[in-house]
Amino acid sequence: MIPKDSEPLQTVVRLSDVRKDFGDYSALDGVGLEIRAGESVAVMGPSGSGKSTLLNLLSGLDRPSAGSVVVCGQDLGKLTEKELALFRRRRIGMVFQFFNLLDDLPALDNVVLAGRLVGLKAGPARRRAMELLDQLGIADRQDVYPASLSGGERQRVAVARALMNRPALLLADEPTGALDSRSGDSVVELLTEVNRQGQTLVVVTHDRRLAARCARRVVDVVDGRIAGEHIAEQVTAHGREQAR
Ligand SMILES: Nc1ncnc2c1ncn2[C@@H]1O[C@H](COP(=O)(O)OP(=O)(O)OP(=O)(O)O)[C@@H](O)[C@H]1O
Repeated sequence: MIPKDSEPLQTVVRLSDVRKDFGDYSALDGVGLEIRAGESVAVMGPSGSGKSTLLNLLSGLDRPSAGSVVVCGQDLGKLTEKELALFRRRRIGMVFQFFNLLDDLPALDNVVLAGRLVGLKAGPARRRAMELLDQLGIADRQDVYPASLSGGERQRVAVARALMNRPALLLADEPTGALDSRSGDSVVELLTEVNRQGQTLVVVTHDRRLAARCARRVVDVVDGRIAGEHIAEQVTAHGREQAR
């Protein structure tokens, strides 16, 4: 549950003076960011500004060249590769533009696998996965292979997989980028609902409307720096409304 306004919110992410170099080029420089439990944050910015680099640091897929990335109190720079991989599986849920499901496993097993990889036994993993597919409205698609699912259904399976281990942080990289507008809308609703239930959410997107619909806070990344941030304007299917 999201703590009430009067309760202190736990910090889930703290980035301090982060730099990320690729050779001589700094993709990020001097980045500081704090995200608290239950927040919804959209990371926006022009192509090449450093959004994916930032997401890769948050997920522990990559390490900073300087500065610190602390997620759930854990300084990711201090973990070994093995520890980092385990941390990622346990604490981070990731949703990608192109779903990244395993084609030779049916929907349910794609979700179950995420639990098995952190040591859950087959029975509990299956029960948890079924519960999620049910909550996400695709229980009847459990035996279907990804190739026979619609784009929207695939993304729902991917969200179920990302939520399997009750992650502290759900990261989504252009989650509607490969979907038609109707499926995209249903995925946005899903992410909004998951966040409403207390899940901390960070979405990287080019799409201002998507940002406005599923995030309360918008962080603008320009030339490898955080250029500013603002409260999202609420946008509905009918247009632009006032700030939330
Ligand atoms: N592995 C890498 N090796 C070298 N340069 C890289 C690498 N990853 C990213 N870069 C560079 O760092 C900069 C930021 O890239 P990044 O992918 O983070 O941008 P982005 O904002 O996510 O862009 P887009 O919106 O197009 O996905 C770019 O100039 C990119 O070419």
